[in-house]
Amino acid sequence: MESARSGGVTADARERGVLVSRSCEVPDVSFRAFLTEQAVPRIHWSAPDGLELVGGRAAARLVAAGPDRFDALREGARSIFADADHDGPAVTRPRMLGGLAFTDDHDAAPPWEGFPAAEFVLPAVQLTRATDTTYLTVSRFAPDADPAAVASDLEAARDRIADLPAMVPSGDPPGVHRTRHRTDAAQWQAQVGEAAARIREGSLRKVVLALALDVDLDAEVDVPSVLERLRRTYPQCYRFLVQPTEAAGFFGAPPERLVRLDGRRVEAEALAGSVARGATPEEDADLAAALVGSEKIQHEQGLVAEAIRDQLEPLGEVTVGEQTVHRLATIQHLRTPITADLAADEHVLSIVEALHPTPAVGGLPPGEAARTIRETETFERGWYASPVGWFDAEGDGEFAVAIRSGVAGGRRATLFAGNGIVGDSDPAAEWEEVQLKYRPILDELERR
Ligand SMILES: C=C(O[C@H]1C=CC=C(C(=O)O)[C@@H]1O)C(=O)O
Repeated sequence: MESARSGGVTADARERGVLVSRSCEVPDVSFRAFLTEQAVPRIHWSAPDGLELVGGRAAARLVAAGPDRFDALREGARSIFADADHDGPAVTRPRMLGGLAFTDDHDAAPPWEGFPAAEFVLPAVQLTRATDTTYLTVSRFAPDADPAAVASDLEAARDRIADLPAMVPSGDPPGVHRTRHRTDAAQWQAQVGEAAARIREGSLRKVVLALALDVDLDAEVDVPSVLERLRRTYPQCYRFLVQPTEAAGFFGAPPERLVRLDGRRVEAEALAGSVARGATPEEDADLAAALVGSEKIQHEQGLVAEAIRDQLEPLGEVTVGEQTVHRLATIQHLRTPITADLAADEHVLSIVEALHPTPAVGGLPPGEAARTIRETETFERGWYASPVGWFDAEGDGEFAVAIRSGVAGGRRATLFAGNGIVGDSDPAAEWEEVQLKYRPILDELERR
């Protein structure tokens, strides 16, 4: 088909829709106050490097399900970004934000109503904060998207946010009325025992078994405030919110990067193996030394690093960096950085597809681990432990692994936590360890 150009936009793109996006610098404003004013879908992404994005409403939305969900997303992204017209600093370039469910046959059963098997949104209105500067962006994707109209929408949006406060207090936690384990301690420990036995038999090498905790709250939860408090306690972590409907939002403070792609440079990591923080510096150091010195935990970590390296190796030159102890407020992990220089251009979604789920949240071999998880866990993982993040028109992007997370709305929340199980896992010790992974979110819901 001949693509006649009119105003920099091809005729066929005009029939489909064309993306027009305008950005300007604005005085700093409370991202929480902004987010609260937005209609759904609402989205929040913060990375430890300081990039922070919040957006409301969808100028464009990509939804996909089934085994071809990554193909559908890449194809949809191509058509949204074709002939995109953006005016503003590079950091405000159009990005699709969202993520995927853990499995492609995701069932949107409670508490996951409204969450598709994959969803990415290009916010109609967005704030971006990077290197202490705040920007406002307005985007429209429509066959008749008109740059002049978008520029005037940007002016109107700028006037509206001028009335918002620069800061709002992060508020009090809602308070926890009651918690209920979906799987009780005895039942989960039996599951761990069976998985460990299966591993010793040889068909399985590692599996991550998860738990869900239902929480009744004393008051309605304000998720953006929870995220704000998490920023203070877990500054080294990502923070995200994906809220497709008013009913509930999926949010968390994951310490784990799945992947960052910038041009042909891939940054990934193996994060696995956990121990508590100590009450004193000495105890803390002893616990870290026990983590590093544990053969079982090194094996668990090694499997994750090996799997990530094996997935990246066909794509380029891989470097496995030095292992460190990653210390967070309530837990410490083993962490190995893994980088790759790609031989050819790739879309970050293709790298996500290759890596997810890593054995830090799935297991090895992947098919056998998936079968074990399906046969063992009695709740829907939904988007827990799945890739959440963003990608742009170039196919660059960054994704975290959505752990230390929960889905919440009104006076209810469901939190998730999982542990890597290997052949010599002790079920009682695994139970104690997995409880630590609820702490980041639970602490911010509980009244002190
Ligand atoms: C699956 C989770 O953590 C993973 C990441 C770090 C350490 C892990 C572990 O020690 O088992 C898990 O692999 C979770 O937090 O729900």
